[in-house]
Amino acid sequence: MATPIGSTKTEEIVCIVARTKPSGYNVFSLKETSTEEHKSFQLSSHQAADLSQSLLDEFLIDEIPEYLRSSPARRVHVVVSTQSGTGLALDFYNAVLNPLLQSLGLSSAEKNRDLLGLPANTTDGNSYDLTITQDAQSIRKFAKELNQGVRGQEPGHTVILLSGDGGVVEMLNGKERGDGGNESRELPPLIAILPLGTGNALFHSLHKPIHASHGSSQVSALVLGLRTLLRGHGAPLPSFSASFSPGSGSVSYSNSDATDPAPSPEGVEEHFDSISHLYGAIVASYGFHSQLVWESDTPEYRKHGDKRFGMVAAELLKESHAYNTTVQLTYTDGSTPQQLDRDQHAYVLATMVSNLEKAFTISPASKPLDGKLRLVHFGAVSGQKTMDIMMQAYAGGKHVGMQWTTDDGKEEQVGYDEIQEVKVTTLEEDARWRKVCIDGAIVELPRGGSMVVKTEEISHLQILVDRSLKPI
Ligand SMILES: Nc1ncnc2c1ncn2[C@@H]1O[C@H](COP(=O)(O)OP(=O)(O)OP(=O)(O)O)[C@@H](O)[C@H]1O
Repeated sequence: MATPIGSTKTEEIVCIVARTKPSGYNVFSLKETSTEEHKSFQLSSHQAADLSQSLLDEFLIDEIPEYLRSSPARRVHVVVSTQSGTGLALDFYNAVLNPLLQSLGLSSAEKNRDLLGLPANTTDGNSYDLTITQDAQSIRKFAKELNQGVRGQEPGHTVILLSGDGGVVEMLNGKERGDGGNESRELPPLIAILPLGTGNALFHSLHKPIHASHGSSQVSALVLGLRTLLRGHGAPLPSFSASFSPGSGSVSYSNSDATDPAPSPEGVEEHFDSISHLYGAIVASYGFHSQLVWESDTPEYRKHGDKRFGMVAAELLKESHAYNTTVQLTYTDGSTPQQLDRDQHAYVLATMVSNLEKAFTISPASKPLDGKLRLVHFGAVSGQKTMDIMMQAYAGGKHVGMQWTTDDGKEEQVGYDEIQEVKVTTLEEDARWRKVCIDGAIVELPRGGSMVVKTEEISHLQILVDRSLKPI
């Protein structure tokens, strides 16, 4: 819908700022243009003498919110994850976020330092620290540094994260368990997500009710992210812990030639680092989902953005591997753990969010911030059946409760349970089929090894959400 401000559409408006001389308003909007090859961003500012009360109610920012102002009690950071999604985070920072913040009087401390001779860790209320990732460790290192303040005297931190879900999980795991870290903080770091990853599950799930309230008008995820950044409020981010049996290791890849942007498979090195636990806020899975995340996360597939999942899924569905595993659930009433009545599984996925992608509703009952862990599971089925179930998840979460009769006459269904804890024990011989996924990170379990996932009582991060969302 066009507004009284030139050709600016309401769905493109990011914010409105009042002006005094001459009196009126500046309306900031974002236009995104995509071609097969390229996506570009254009931030515009239009002046308007007068605007309707409804536009002002929705978009006016009277003052820079407290969480974006640096002070002795708070430091503001921007983290640009250059490899997230299809690698657009730095373009977005340069074309949109940096000029927008600058128009609001906020600029990077690096720039202030250059211009004004200020130290990088200035507490000037108008500046933020800028981190541009250089490698796969950059965000973890950044998160660790945030946690190194003097106990009881740390300032609060606001982190504007230009990344996908991986950036959030790296922030969540930026401290060692029991090292004091966030647990000693009255308020853990506040994260504002600008969704520049592939799935952006956490962002889409937190913004689902906001999308729904816009009806048919198409507000892009990045416009929504900027609106939340400027007019949101902080809430505790519910999370879970995943503990792995001894012998488990996180699996990651690096490019042996850092200057080669598209290395051949021979140019990619696999790393296996022992791991005992991870925190997550989105998903812990074993079976088809973890396999898909793992096998699609190569530099070659990454070039295809979210299409990479479909490409790898087609291959995996042809194999339709049946995972030899036992799954034990503890329900929220605390009753004794129960083992699922099958020893071969296709899909075991515990989640705290509704959507793994904007259009993929894995857990329709999950509400933003509800803190509930839900398990979606089904036994070994054909590739075609797995495909049918996944398509129903793309149809708004209709896979839940799907039932069918197997060739040997057994009644089967997609299980969906609210749980307190789940223990998955793999009985697979081949390491290929022993990969679990925690919010996109891959962990290989040893033969006979297990993963235990349970909800966390304390919150490790705060998350910026739309004003209309309240912690449940
Ligand atoms: N310069 C870099 N070199 C290597 N790795 C990087 C670099 N910059 C960021 N990374 C890593 O790339 C990963 C990107 O993951 P992220 O989740 O943000 O994107 P995604 O996987 O495309 O999206 P999603 O998880 O939402 O599907 C992160 O683990 C991050 O630490």
